[in-house]
Amino acid sequence: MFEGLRNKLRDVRNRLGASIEEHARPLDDSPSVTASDEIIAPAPAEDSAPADTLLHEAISDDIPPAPAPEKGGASAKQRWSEETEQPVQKAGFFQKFKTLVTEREFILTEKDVADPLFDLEMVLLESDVALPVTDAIIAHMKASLVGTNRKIRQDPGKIVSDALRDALREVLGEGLDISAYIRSHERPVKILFTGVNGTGKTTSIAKVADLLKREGFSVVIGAGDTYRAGAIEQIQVHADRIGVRLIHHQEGADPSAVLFDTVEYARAHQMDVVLADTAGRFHNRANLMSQLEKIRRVIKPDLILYVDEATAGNDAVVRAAEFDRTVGADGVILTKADMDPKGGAAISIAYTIGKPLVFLGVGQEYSDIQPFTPDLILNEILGD
Ligand SMILES: Nc1nc2c(ncn2[C@@H]2O[C@H](COP(=O)(O)OP(=O)(O)OP(=O)(O)O)[C@@H](O)[C@H]2O)c(=O)[nH]1
Repeated sequence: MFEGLRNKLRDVRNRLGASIEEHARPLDDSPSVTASDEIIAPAPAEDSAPADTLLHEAISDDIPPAPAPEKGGASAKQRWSEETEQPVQKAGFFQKFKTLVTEREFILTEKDVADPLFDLEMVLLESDVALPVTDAIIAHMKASLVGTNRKIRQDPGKIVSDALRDALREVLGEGLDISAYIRSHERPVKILFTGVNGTGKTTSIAKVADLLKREGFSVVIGAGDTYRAGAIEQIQVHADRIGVRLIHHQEGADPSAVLFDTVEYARAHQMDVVLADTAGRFHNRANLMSQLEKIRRVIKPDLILYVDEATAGNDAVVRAAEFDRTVGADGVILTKADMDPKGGAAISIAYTIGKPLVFLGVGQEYSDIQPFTPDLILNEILGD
C-alpha cells in the first residue's frame, strides 16, 4: 500500500538530505565544546555571518538560548547539551570530510531548503494529500529544519526522515482503539456504519465483526440496508460465514425499526456490540440523509463510523467532511488501502475532519483489516 508515495518521498528525502549535506559546515577552527557550554546561537538571517563565526560569538558573548523551534520534543537547548557531551576532536582535512556531517554544524536557512520543500509539497499534492494538510506538513518541516544552529551526530537522511516522521505524525492523529472503547462503555456498544455505495461498507462490517469476535466480544449485526436489492442476502452470507447473528426485516422496511430491534435483541441477550449497517447513500441525497438522521435519533449510536475507500483520494475526504457535517461521524474506516498507491486520503482524513482514522481495509479477506495507528502508515510510507 502507498508504494507510489513511498517512492516519491524517498527521492525528496534524498534531495533534502543533500541540501543539509551541502550546508553543513566543517568545525575546523571551532573551539572544543562540552556539556557545560549550553549555548545556542540565534538563527542567522540569510545574509548573516557563517555558522562558525556565530558559534564563536555565541560562546564569547554568552548569548542566551533561543526558544525551541518546534513544539513537543526536547528543546533545541537540551539537544545542544545532549549532542555536545563529547569534546569535539580536531581532525585533519581529509578525515574531516570523511566523517561526513557527523562532526559538523548543521544550519539551514529557508532558502537552503526552499527547493526540496517545494518538491515535497508537489509530491504531497500529487498524492491527493489535502491542501491544509500539505501546508501543515511543510510548516512543520520548516520549523524542524530551518534556523537552528546545532552540531549533528547523525546522517542527513536520518534528520530528514525524523522531521518528516514528526510532521506526518502530527497530522495523522492517534486513531481510536475500538476494543478499549467497548471495554470502557456500557454494553451493548452501538456502532453505526455510514458511507457511499460500493465502497466496502458491508465487507468492513463483516471484518469488524470478525475481529471483535476473535477478541472475545459478542456481536450482533443489524441489516439496516433495506434499500438496495440483495443487500440483506449479502450481509446474511457474511454473518453466516463468521458465525454472527443477523437481525433483519424485509427489503424496503424502515431501517430504524430493524436497528431498533437489533439493539433490543442485544440488550435481551447481554451482548457486547451492535454493528448497524445502513444503505449506502450520497451526501447530496436529502431524503436518504434524513433517513440516516432518523436512525441516529432512534438507536442513539455510541459511535458512527464513516466508511469510504482510500482509493477515492480527496473525494473521500470531501465526502467524509460532508457526512460529518450532516449526520456526524466519530471515526473513519478507509477500505481498499491495499489498492491505493497514493495514501493521500489516509494521511489527510483525520486532520481534515478532526475525527480519527479507526481502521484500514487492506484486502478482501475478513482478516484484512488493520486497526489504525500512526506507525502503521508511517512505516508504510517512510520504510525503505
Ligand atoms: N481490495 C479490497 N477490496 C475490498 C476491501 N473492502 C471491500 N472490498 C471489496 O469492495 C467491493 C464492495 O464491497 P461491499 O462491502 O459490497 O461494498 P458496500 O459499500 O457494502 O456496497 P453497498 O452494499 O452497495 O453499499 C467488494 O468486492 C469487496 O470485496 C478492501 O479493503 N480491499
